[in-house]
Amino acid sequence: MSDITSLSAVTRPADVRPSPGDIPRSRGNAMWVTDRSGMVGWGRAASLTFSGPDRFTQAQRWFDAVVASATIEDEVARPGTGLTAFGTFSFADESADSSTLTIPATILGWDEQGAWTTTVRSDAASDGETIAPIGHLGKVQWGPGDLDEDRFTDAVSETVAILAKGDIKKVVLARDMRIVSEEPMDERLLVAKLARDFPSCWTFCVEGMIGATPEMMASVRAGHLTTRVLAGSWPTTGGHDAAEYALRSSAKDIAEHRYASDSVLHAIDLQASGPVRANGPTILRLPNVVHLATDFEADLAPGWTGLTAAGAMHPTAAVGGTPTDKALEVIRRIEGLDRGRYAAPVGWMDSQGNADWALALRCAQLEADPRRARAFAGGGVMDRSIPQQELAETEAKFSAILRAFA
Ligand SMILES: C=C(O[C@H]1C=CC=C(C(=O)O)[C@@H]1O)C(=O)O
Repeated sequence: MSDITSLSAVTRPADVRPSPGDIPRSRGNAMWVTDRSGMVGWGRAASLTFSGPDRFTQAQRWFDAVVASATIEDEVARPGTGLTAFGTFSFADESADSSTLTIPATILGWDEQGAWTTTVRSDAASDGETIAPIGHLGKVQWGPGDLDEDRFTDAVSETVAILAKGDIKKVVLARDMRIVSEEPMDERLLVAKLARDFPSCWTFCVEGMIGATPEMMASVRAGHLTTRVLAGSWPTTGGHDAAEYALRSSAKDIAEHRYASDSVLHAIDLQASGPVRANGPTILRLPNVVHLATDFEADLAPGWTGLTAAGAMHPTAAVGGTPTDKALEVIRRIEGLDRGRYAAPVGWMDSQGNADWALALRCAQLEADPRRARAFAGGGVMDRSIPQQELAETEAKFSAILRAFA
């Protein structure tokens, strides 16, 4: 645990909704934007990293301890006000990337009812800090990462052969791309572009992990959990209607979706205090792909939080496979990437018990070198998958994040 004494958080109503130009820094921000609400934070009042299989419960315990010793004065009392932490977690228990929770020193937030400012502890640099102008990226280039296109299609073929034996039903394989810009990457610019282009998604930036995801693991408001699970995709290169028709009539995608939604339902059944309601599969249309989507909702049983619920679901069969352990072993052996914080929970939680923990998809991790980032995209492989089709699906998924860098 870090050397936190007591924090003092003050939330007051604000007159205007913030814009990216109100954020002083180009890096190290915590941002969360939807079409209806958002928060942008900077500075670190407190922060801690976690690792290993119990990283989610470690993080929850730390946040609970911070809240218990804090003085919170909240004149707004809506989701995201009071003491709020942003987090990003690693996909794998053994990842070299840490999982982190950060309580920003300053948060500007807004929702449909108005705006607010939370100040936890103003670190020296944010007092009267000059706002750095929003920087453009200059020329941007991207190319294959550790698993290039040929190796990805080989990995799909190899996995299809394993799936044909019947013990393993589904494995989600991913590949990575390296992005290099001429000028330093500015989080404010990337977030503004993603939020504009993907208004129906959750746009995030936490510890340089930036993206706009359509998948929600655990959104909690007053103890009520909502989840959106996606699996089964079709690129919209031939138009949305054609993609929707292809997806609705694809037995492979319908079965692939079923494994993912079953894995989430199984987890929520253990977390719910009453009935779990399901709605789906329906079609979710995004600019670059259409997905099969199922929404679940339930009241959380005592003891569960958004973060522990998301942690217990992770990795769902939307990013791992079925059965989970065997699929993860295939991912480790055949894909072989350290996925870092891709395909794992990213989001925020507040001291009132509200939280949004989305699945970090359609995203890139900004690196310590400010001109470099690494993006990931993957797809569910089934026994009847066609390698070139899986590749095309990852291309369509990559386009979401690559467009933000263009
Ligand atoms: C693993 C990813 O997508 C998941 C979420 C939606 C649809 C998926 C699919 O159709 O394969 C994946 O399960 C990704 O975007 O990198």
